[in-house]
Amino acid sequence: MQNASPLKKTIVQLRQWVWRLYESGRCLALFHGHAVSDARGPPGSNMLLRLHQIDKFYPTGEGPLHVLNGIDLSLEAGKSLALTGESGSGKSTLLHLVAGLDSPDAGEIHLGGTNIVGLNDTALAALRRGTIGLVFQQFNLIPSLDVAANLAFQARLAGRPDPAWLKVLANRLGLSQVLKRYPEQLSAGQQQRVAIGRTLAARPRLVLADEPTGNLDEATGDAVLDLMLSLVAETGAALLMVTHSNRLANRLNARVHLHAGRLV
Ligand SMILES: Nc1ncnc2c1ncn2[C@@H]1O[C@H](COP(=O)(O)OP(=O)(O)OP(=O)(O)O)[C@@H](O)[C@H]1O
Repeated sequence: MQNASPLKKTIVQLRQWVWRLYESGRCLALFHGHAVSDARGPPGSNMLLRLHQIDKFYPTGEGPLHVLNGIDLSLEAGKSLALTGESGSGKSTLLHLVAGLDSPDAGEIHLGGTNIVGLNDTALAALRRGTIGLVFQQFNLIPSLDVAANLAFQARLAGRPDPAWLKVLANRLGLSQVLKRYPEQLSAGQQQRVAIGRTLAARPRLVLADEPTGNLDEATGDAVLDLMLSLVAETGAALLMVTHSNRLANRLNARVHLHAGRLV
């Protein structure tokens, strides 16, 4: 694309963005609407997320693969939990189940007071509106929008635009000086901070992060994680974070390890 015209470049970028949207499919449904109060647990309880006896199989050429086997897990509002495990142990699968992007073969996933397993897509989307925020290793910023618009994107979709909160986030994330820049004009660390800010702007009750600093060097990754942890704590949200790094996992309130389909 080096010699391509600016228009052609924009078209290619737009195509890439549409393709990413298509790939992430139902992900976007998570970013719409309100449902924050729906995510609180039963009265008197601070429990936000509870998994009970989750089983997940994938069909493969060699027969069913039992990826998750009787998983029990719980997470309170305001707490952070690291999920570690060797490659292929099922970390992303577990995260996708919690996000409602896939369903388990057995077990219950309670988000607040509601078991989300078995809900139809409409009910899932209604429950999750604004409740879950996703942060992935790929930043998935919208190339044609500047930083300010990228930051505002999810909060707008969630129906909760809040310019004052956006300003706080931009300051805290060190992005105030680059609000008019486009994603391609940012460093990887800056892009990841925009992705985190965009998610937190919608004030999700539960943040699901899959290797959120995996693309960053150690120092930048540490700084970004620090920020994410303090912002998540300040908003009273819960964080479930997949990581390969023991060092990063130890920074969270608690950690669990997936091995051979079970949590150890
Ligand atoms: N759609 C699928 N069909 C069949 N097998 C799958 C499917 N998705 C994942 N798997 C298999 O399930 C297992 C768990 O995959 P998953 O992506 O959850 O692992 P992970 O712990 O996140 O791995 P990594 O750390 O490498 O990202 C792997 O053996 C993978 O090959």
